[in-house]
Amino acid sequence: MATMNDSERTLRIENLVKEYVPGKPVLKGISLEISGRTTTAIIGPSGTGKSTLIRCINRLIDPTSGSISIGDKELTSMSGKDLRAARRRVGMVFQEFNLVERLSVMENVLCGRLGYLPVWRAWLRKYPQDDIERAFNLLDSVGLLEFANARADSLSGGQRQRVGIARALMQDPHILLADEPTSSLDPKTSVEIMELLTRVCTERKIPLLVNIHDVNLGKRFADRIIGMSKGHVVFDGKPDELEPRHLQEIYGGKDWLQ
Ligand SMILES: Nc1ncnc2c1ncn2[C@@H]1O[C@H](COP(=O)(O)OP(=O)(O)OP(=O)(O)O)[C@@H](O)[C@H]1O
Repeated sequence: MATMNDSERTLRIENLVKEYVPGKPVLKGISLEISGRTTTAIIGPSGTGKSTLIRCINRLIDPTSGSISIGDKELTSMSGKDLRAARRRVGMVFQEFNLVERLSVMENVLCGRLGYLPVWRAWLRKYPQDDIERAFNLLDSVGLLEFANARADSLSGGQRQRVGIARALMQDPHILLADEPTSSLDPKTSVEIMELLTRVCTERKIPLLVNIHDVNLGKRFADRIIGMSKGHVVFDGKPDELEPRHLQEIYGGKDWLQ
């Protein structure tokens, strides 16, 4: 039986359509459900709508039609205060890290709490002591405690992404989305970041949904692979079920597979 936490942390997408240009859908009726301690990797060629899907889930962009819910909260119909409250529970890790470069590592992590503070506290960046203690704990768990006071712009790419992950966890998210979190990193650091992401999400029972171009990295770290092509889901299964014929369907052609 699903626990309360599991059901609160279930993402349900039904018949999601996104058109940037009327009549030309980028997402053509996507339906999926993600829950539990799972890492789901979305793969697919450039321009197939992977980022659009992630951005619809956290409402950085508005879907054209369809439904997205997390737990019993239906996000697509929300606006204003309700939407802000729901978005706090959707953590996001970005390809280019999206840190405030001139702020310290600690201040960047604390930014994850901004959505929870009254306006005056957010304005003054006056964080409760509990938040500061949590930020230190998170910095410890991503291996950056000794960098708490360093400026974000003095860090390497891998270190910056660790800050991005700690900041997302500061939100106490019900689900974590990562849009190409390793694309700006070298192969070794990419593996370390995927290890970290899957570890922290598994420990905290947060479902992780990650867009990734590197199919092998996706297969290595995900429990489930979703293959998208031309705005549709064309594969949904376990990594070891993903065969060359599926990759051919997802990416087209076959010469590149040799
Ligand atoms: N803001 C926008 N306005 C208009 N068209 C857009 C916008 N954002 C994306 N698109 C178009 O939507 C399609 C899907 O883009 P999207 O970025 O979601 O693909 P993707 O699969 O994430 O690609 P990549 O792997 O290269 O990041 C593309 O044709 C893109 O040009």
